[in-house]
Amino acid sequence: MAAETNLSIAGLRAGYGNLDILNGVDLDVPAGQFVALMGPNGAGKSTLLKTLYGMTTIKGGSINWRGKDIAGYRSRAILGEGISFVPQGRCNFPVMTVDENLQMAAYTIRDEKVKGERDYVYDLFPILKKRRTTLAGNMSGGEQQLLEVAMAVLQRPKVLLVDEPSVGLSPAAIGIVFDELLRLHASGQTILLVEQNTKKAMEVAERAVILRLGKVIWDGRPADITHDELGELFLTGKMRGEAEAPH
Ligand SMILES: Nc1ncnc2c1ncn2[C@@H]1O[C@H](COP(=O)(O)OP(=O)(O)OP(=O)(O)O)[C@@H](O)[C@H]1O
Repeated sequence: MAAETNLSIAGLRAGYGNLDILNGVDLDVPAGQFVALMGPNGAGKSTLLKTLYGMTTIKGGSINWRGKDIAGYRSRAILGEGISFVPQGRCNFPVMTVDENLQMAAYTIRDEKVKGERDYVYDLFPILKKRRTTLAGNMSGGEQQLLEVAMAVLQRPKVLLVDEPSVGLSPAAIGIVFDELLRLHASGQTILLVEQNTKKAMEVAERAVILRLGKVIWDGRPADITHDELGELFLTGKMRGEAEAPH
């Protein structure tokens, strides 16, 4: 594990308008780590990613990012700080080619550098290189998900936030997407992944953080928790034999 902690979330409370969803999230993410955020439906996993990306109402706490508190920054500024977000669901331009989608994703990059950045992304995702002239909307779900990750990676983020990349994909496509995420992580990319497919998430991530009712209730190595214990935590918020919820 890298020693440097560059993302430090403390007492984070956030939600949508008057609705509170995150109820005091504490989480430190060292550079280079691959973290899976898991938990039951409605626990606030996606809300945490959206909050890190400036899309919710922050009610309290802090998001310390490389020495400054970015809580309350707008998404565009957060992107500029080196945090990219791959939202859930299809988010490409379906009637544009892969090449054109990457061009669109490079809107923050100076023209003369765009080609180099596209080549960098094609080196990371050879599957997309083969498809560069294909319309995004004509690719398989898995290929489109890779394109969306690639569009975020094009910004060379220091942290990549990925929300539910497996939704709607076949098992084969899920395998491809997660293999690519693993390769990205091997290249040094810090990743925060929200994933309902707990089996897959536990396979790829080096750390599992479990949320329930807007709080972190378990944080550790995937190898240190069984699937049965995970299910019990999701349902009750406590481990077997525990008298009270740990939060
Ligand atoms: N834009 C929104 N406006 C109001 N409430 C919202 C909004 N988005 C999400 N919510 C609510 O916030 C709560 C947490 O949702 P969130 O998507 O963060 O949960 P999650 O842990 O990611 O769950 P899931 O695995 O089902 O996606 C839910 O009750 C949801 O209905």
